[in-house]
Amino acid sequence: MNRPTLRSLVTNHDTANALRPALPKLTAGALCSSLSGLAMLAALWCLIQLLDDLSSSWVLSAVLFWILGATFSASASWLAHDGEAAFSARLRRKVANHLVRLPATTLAQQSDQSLRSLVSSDIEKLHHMVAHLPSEITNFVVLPITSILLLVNMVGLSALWVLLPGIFASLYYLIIVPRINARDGEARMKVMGEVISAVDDYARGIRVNRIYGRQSGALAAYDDSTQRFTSSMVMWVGKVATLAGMAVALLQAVATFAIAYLVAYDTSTTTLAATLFFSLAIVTPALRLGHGLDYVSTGRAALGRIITLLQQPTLPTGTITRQQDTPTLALNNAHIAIDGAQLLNELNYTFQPSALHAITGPSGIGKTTVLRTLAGLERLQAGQVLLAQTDITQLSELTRYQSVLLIPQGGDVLSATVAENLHLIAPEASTAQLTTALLSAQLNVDLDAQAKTLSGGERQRLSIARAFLSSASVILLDEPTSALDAEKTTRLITELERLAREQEKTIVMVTHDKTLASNAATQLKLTRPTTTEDRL
Ligand SMILES: Nc1ncnc2c1ncn2[C@@H]1O[C@H](COP(=O)(O)OP(=O)(O)OP(=O)(O)O)[C@@H](O)[C@H]1O
Repeated sequence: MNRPTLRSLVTNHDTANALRPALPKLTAGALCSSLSGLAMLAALWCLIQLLDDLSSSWVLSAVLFWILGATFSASASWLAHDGEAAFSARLRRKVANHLVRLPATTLAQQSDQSLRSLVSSDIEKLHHMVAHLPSEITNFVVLPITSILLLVNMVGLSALWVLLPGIFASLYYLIIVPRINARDGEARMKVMGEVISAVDDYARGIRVNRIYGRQSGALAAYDDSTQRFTSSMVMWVGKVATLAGMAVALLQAVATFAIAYLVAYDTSTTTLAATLFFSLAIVTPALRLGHGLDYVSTGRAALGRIITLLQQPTLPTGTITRQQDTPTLALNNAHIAIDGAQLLNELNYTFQPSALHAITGPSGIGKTTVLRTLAGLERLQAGQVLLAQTDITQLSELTRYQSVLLIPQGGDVLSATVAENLHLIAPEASTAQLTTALLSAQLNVDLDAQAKTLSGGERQRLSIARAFLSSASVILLDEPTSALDAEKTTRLITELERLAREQEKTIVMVTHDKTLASNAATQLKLTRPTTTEDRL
């Protein structure tokens, strides 16, 4: 989507739902922030009165107003941050829930980095927009209006001249600085992205090989990116920060003082001091708001990514919770497409319980996609996946996960012990049951071993061991024997067949191994453009 406006935060259904419960606190926070600013103005007023009347009551009043201002400021900060934290938590849950419900192919299109950003840094980037911007906008309106009213009341309309330098400085902060920031900021973000990719590549390269030298490869890319990042920061400080500092420290204060003296030189010392200080008071809220606009621009980009994600359709789901113990699994006139491109048409096939079935076909034909479709993890263009004659999309999510176990290729394991990895699927399983499952999967390792230290083939078999612990009636395996030698392959297949027979499970595996496929109870051969059944 195009970069959203600030309004998208309240007009988009998902973000508005996350924001709504936080609105009372955020509003109270903005109110307290303005009250704090007003109390500080009152303290300033009391101090100015000291010039004419050196009485302790003015000092006491100033201190009281300061304390009041500080109390309001602390309350504003607490309310705004508490409201924002609740909003972030709700939105983070929404994003995480959405991500796990995306079709497998859609999810595969997100890089690890973008997944990480979507559930963490992108939501953090909304912090300023939600927690600080409401107070900054309120203060930008309330404090200058109060200051101007006080000035006009004391000196008359001629006092408005005093505001000119402040108005110029404010416009500089609100228009010119954000524009320079936006132009340079985009380049800085690009370089920052390059630094992150270079670090990721380098970290990955450490494991894969050690050929990276200082002159080439990921390390060189990292050096180059960090150098460009540093030089772009130095350039930015030179262009923006120095100019801004000069504008405030020198030009605006000096010019304001000169004009204040011109319009109020014949008034009392108190009025002259008030004219000077209150004219300066309008700049701080503009400075804060201007500085905040930088964060708003980053926040809007993050908001765009979050809204785009939340607009992607999730897997359909239903409410049926009961399932037969030994259901048949069937593809009924299934049409499968990826990104709108037709992959498989009119797929009809039935997998009976108590047997091991095979799916075969040339590389890229769609075997893995069919397996994910059978698990209910892909959206069908037309047709159905039927589990015990019930459309899988009518099942509740929990029932679907409890009924069908998909073991993908590659053996992805968690960074935990072997036992902890297995306990994820069977929390109550005894040590003996875990060991039996491992042996059935042809893996003989210590239950306390770290799963990440296992070889690729061992990790794959650790994943397969879950099949022997799962209570799911349908088990789908993607190339379970791809990393096994002939002997282990035969034994694993025997174990899977026994599991299917003894526990009346429907087991379906994708395989390239022709002998294995021909020994399976049935074989679904995927061909282009039509599909044929070859029942043995
Ligand atoms: N996330 C995705 N985005 C876009 N295209 C995809 C995605 N996943 C798979 N595809 C495409 O869909 C087609 C089928 O992929 P799939 O992995 O199902 O094939 P396969 O038969 O299992 O292949 P192999 O035997 O090589 O593992 C391929 O052309 C692949 O490029």
